[in-house]
Amino acid sequence: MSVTVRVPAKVNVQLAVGAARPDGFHDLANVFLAVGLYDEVTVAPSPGGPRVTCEGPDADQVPLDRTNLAVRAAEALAARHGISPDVHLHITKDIPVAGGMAGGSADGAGALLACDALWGTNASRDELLDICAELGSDVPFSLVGGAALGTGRGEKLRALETGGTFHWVFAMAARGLSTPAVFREFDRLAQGLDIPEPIASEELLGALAEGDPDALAAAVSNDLQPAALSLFPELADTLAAGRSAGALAGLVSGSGPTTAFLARDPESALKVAETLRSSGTCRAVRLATAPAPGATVVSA
Ligand SMILES: C[C@@](CO)(OP(=O)(O)O)[C@H](O)COP(=O)(O)OP(=O)(O)OC[C@H]1O[C@@H](n2ccc(N)nc2=O)[C@H](O)[C@@H]1O
Ligand SMILES: Nc1ncnc2c1ncn2[C@@H]1O[C@H](COP(=O)(O)OP(=O)(O)O)[C@@H](O)[C@H]1O
Repeated sequence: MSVTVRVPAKVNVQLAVGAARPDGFHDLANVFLAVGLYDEVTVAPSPGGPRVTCEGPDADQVPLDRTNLAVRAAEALAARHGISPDVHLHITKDIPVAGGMAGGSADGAGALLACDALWGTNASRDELLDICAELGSDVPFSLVGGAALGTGRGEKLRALETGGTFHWVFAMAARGLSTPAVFREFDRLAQGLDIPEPIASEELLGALAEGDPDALAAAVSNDLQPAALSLFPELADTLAAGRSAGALAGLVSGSGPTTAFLARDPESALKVAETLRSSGTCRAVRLATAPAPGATVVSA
């Protein structure tokens, strides 16, 4: 018996960051959009588990010990239900590692849903969301997918309406960026400045609801982008290459270093992808549409 769950990556179409809190986190207005690049997590009984394996182009960068978010998810669910996490978790990874697209969070949410089905623990949606929030700020969104506004440290979600399909191109960078390091750089750059309370943009929420790519492009923003560019200045060349090919907008995804380009239609997305591929400014290029559904059981 095994269960497989498919989980999407995300792009942050708005990431407004407040001042550092006493607990080290930052309050956010984080507008998440799930995009059609997926990891899969397959779970099967395995005495003496948990045990994790991973396949995919970036598999060698994924930790296979108890720090893996899929392992932590299995352990958290088992502990709540007083059972042993005797499970083998296999990750088929297509989401770039340390890329600002919430790949680890996707695996955490996927493992949780898969183990719940395997073990018959029948956790409620609220219990699953609570465990997700314990695992990381981005993990609840990986479970729900679609589009959502995350407040607090990003874990308190409100579902957002979306109209139509958005066409995205993603440029994967040659190396990763650490999320805590990018937030630290944000704090360093913000020293002495007055940081406003993070608030979601009404124009942006309206553009999402209308499915209007031009209006969305005019409204996207990422307060972590200056910090990501400060730590990884070459990303400016990737952004320039995608914009020169007609992307409506180009921005760093979350803490980066993946860069995300919004295109008006599929033809324009292909042109942006082609230009990025030949620009020599990135490791790989992928096309994806949004919104994508959240974590979903695909076989059991
Ligand atoms: C920046 C974002 C935007 O969606 O995503 P990524 O770019 O990493 O994918 C998220 O806020 C990342 O969420 P996630 O990767 O789950 O982070 P967590 O494990 O909760 O926290 C890792 C570290 O990031 C910093 N952190 C995270 C969230 C937050 N609201 N404020 C923070 O300062 C803290 O230093 C924390 O110790
Ligand atoms: N299942 C997982 N997949 C990828 N990275 C993981 C996983 N579990 C833990 N990690 C750790 O989380 C870090 C951040 O990875 P990831 O979630 O891919 O990026 P980001 O936080 O930028 O979206 C990795 O460098 C790795 O050390």
